[in-house]
Amino acid sequence: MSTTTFAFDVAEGNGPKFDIDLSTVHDISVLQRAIGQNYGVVQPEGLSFYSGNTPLLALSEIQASVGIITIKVDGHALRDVPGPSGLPLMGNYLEVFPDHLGNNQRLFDRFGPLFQTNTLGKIVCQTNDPELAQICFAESQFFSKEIVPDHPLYPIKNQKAGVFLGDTSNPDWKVVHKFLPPALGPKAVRHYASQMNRCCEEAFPVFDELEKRNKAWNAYQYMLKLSSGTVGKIMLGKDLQHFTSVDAPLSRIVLAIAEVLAINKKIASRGEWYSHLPFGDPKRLKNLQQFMADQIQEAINEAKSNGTEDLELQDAALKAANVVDYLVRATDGKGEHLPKENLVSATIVATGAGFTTTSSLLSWCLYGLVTYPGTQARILQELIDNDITDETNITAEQIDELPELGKFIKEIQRRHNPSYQPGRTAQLDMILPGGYRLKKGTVVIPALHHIHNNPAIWENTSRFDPDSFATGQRMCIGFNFALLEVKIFLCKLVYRYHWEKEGDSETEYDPYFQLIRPVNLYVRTQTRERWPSKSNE
Ligand code: HEM
Repeated sequence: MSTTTFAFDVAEGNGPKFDIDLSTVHDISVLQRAIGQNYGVVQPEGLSFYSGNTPLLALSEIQASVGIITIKVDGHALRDVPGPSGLPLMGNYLEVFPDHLGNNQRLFDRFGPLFQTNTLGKIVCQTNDPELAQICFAESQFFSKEIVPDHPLYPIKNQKAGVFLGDTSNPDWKVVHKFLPPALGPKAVRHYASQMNRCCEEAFPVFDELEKRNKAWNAYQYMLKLSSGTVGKIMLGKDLQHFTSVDAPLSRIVLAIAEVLAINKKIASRGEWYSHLPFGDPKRLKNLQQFMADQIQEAINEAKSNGTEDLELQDAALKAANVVDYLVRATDGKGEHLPKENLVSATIVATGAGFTTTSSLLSWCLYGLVTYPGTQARILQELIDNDITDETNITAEQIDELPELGKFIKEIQRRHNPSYQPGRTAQLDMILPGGYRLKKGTVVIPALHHIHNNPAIWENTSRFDPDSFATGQRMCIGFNFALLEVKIFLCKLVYRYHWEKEGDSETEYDPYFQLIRPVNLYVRTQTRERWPSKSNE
């Protein structure tokens, strides 16, 4: 038996060196896969072989070659994930916060599609490369959602919630993921459309009153009231009374969930040591979590029900009075319910995920209406052409017929996506495309904002262009819900009002919140008295 010696090309230090008997190998792809399997190469088809500097393109050339054969990955030597060097203890904290979006962009410009930072001991990698992001999101032997101490969600990790805050490998994820998605799937969500219409209409008197008082208002604060009020009704069957007057307070449960997200971001960005303090933010976080659980338990106890009989999982959402009623009564093929120990945590997650995201997206939509010229006119014309007014009970079928609106929302999500830091954890030592070496346990964050605004992908990243959007990958179970809600609201809000931005100051995002939300966007409405005619008239 004669063997050939291979060695990975390495940027610094020595790489793995090994012998292979090539007499039984009949194809170069078999060789690539065999090496890939042994060394955790995520995409072995990217392995290439060299004798000195001469590429060996065919298996016969490799077999005939004398001496050590060098291996590169996508043309690169193996390299550690680069990143800024940082200060003792602080690491790169001051280079990343508070303007993490701007600073991370600077780091992408400097280090390329994958870089690593250390903020007060928390080490994470970030990528703006869609291919790397896809590898991270794939839930494979390489990556999984595992909320380890370096993960941004670690301070609020909760295995019982199953979704969002739990590890994929934990059995609770499977259980909750069986029960929750049917309540948020396309069929169920269509069924919530009427209620979404009514929730928006209930807000009109408040927006009218603000206009009468000639007052500009904070877009996020009112969009938070609107979206959380909607989630309150559809999820919990509870009227949160957010539009009983112009100054109606936010319900305590909404305030608690919003504060938890703000504190989590603060704790997660300050390193593991900070989360162990027995006072201050970590203590407040624990108290708030208990308060949320008590409030949600109360809402569950009080939730109206359409009956007491069990409901078959797939149709349960159409028959239940609200999502909590659904979660209590839905049964799977074996007649089993969502276990009681998951109910409260899963409901908190669905409630929180249901409004924190859509309130930001709605606010950025208002930003788009008042910032990007022509958008209001385009959407309004489409509504007129489809006979939709602010009084129409808009159905999901009608929404499907509004491409201009759809493109507007997609482009808003590209330019101003509310999501921040969905992290995935390396399940083994691996070699990523591009030759990056990654250790098991490393957290990699597909940086959604930077992927969506990566100049290598988009021709003109800063231009708002609703005609250019191509859909990206999503892994959110509430997306049907969010899109339908935001679309129904926008139809009504654009038909009824002309929107203007107050003042010329630049709109800023909140660097201290878990999601990307505008903090200082003030808007005014002008109730429309005239509308354009139909395009074909
Ligand atoms: C603009 C609206 C929304 C955006 C941008 C958004 C974004 C996301 C993202 C990025 C994730 C993945 C998180 C991660 O990987 O760590 C996610 C997961 C999730 N989303 Fe959404 N979301 C939105 C609306 C909603 C709504 C309305 C609901 C519920 C009604 C919801 C429920 C969930 C749940 C339960 C998960 C966790 C799924 C799992 O862990 O398997 N989302 N969402």
